[in-house]
Order: sequence, then structure tokens, then C-alpha cells
Amino acid sequence: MSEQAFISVDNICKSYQLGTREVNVLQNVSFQIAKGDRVALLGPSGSGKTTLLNMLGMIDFPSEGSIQMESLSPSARPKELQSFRRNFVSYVYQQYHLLPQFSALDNVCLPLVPIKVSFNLRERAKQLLERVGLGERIDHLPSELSGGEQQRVAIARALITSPRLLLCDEPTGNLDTSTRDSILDLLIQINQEDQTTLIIATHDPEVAKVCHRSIHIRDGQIDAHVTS
Ligand SMILES: Nc1ncnc2c1ncn2[C@@H]1O[C@H](COP(=O)(O)OP(=O)(O)OP(=O)(O)O)[C@@H](O)[C@H]1O
Repeated sequence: MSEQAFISVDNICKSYQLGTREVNVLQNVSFQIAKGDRVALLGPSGSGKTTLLNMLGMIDFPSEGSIQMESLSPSARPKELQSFRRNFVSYVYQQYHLLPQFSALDNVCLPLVPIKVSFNLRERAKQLLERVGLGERIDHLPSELSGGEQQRVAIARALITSPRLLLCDEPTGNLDTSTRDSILDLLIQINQEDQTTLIIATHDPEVAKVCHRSIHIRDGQIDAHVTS
């Protein structure tokens, strides 16, 4: 792992056993990501983007090769991995995954509800909703919000743990182009202001354009690194 690397992905392969058949999803993938970087994983459907994101979030593991994270020992035990997942990394998904019976405010609080925190959780959630432009919508249910607003709630929820790494899986896939652009502006703002490292899996070249660089994946292999 080089001095500046925040994440180092070294020659990873991933395969799944499907009955008697072995499905090779990723092959010999290597790249490094620096702290505060803004990187797109760009590739068509089925190319392996989600699989790679899951491994960067340590919820899945390579069949071969290694992924090293700054501040996580390569021999991390389950407890350290759990703490990494809780404190270091957050996700934003295409489908928002908000709980329908809970208000925007309660949805934002959710990741920290089971944990004793030293600050006023509801107050922090309110501040985050204000930051994402939803200060007037904190008591709304997801069904009372537009798609773009629901994604803003999901982004506020992702920020409640103050993550250093934000993994976004097609975060604008369900949105029209102007809503997509406003969500991208928000993600860029978070990346710039908080120095949160941002990795966005997408098939949309317009999303890749707003990143510092893009890693193009095809059939489980990197076929280009492009710097914007
Ligand atoms: N648990 C699994 N078992 C078997 N095959 C899997 C599993 N998970 C993913 N795959 C296969 O791996 C390939 C890559 O899937 P992945 O979801 O990573 O692609 P993707 O680029 O994120 O696609 P999309 O943009 O459609 O979400 C697909 O062919 C998929 O069927």
C-alpha cells in the first residue's frame, strides 16, 4: 500500500459458486484511492460494480487478492470489521431504502438508535436534514416526499455516523436529469467540505464526469482509468 493510498485494491478476483457452476464476477482488479478522492466505478449492468462496492464496504470479501484500508488491519477480526462498518463507511442506494412508517427525522436517526451517543441524536439529524435542504420536511413520511427528497433523506442518514467513506450504488438511477444534477451537487459538496472519500457506482457517464476520475469496468475487469 503506497504512502498516500487510503484504499488499496490489489489484484482481486471474486467468484461465486452457483450449484456446480463457478461464476467469475471480478478478475485481477487493482486500483488505489486517496483520502478525499471522488471516484466513479463506471460500467454496464452486470459488470461487477455492486460486487466491488460490497467488498470496499467489507460486507463481502475477495476470493483472491486483497483490499487494504487505512486504519483497518489486514488481519482485522470480526469485531474490528463490525466497528469499521459502523463508524467508517456509509451507503447510499438507488432505491433509498427508507422505512415507510417513519418520518424523515426518524429515518436519519436510525443507524445510531441502537448505540449510545454523546450528542443529541435528534438535533444532529435535524441539522443534517437542514444541510440537505429538507429543514421544512423533517416530519414528512417517505410517501410524502419526491424521489429526489427521499434520496436527500438517505444521504442525511448516511452522514449521521460521520463516515470517512461514502459508497453510492447508482444514487441517481431513479431520478430525472435535473434532480440527478442536484443530488450530484450535494454529494460533491459533502466530498469537498467533509473530505469524505466518495465512490459512486454508475452506468451514467454524466455522473462520472463530476468525479476526479473514473474506473471503467467491463465483464469484471478494469478496461480504463480516466482522469477528468
Ligand atoms: N451472490 C451471487 N451469486 C452468483 N452470482 C452473483 C452474485 N452476486 C452477483 N453475481 C453476478 O455477478 C455479476 C455482477 O453483478 P453486480 O451486481 O456486481 O453487477 P453491477 O455492475 O452492479 O450491475 P447493475 O448495474 O445491474 O447493478 C452479475 O452477473 C451477477 O449475476
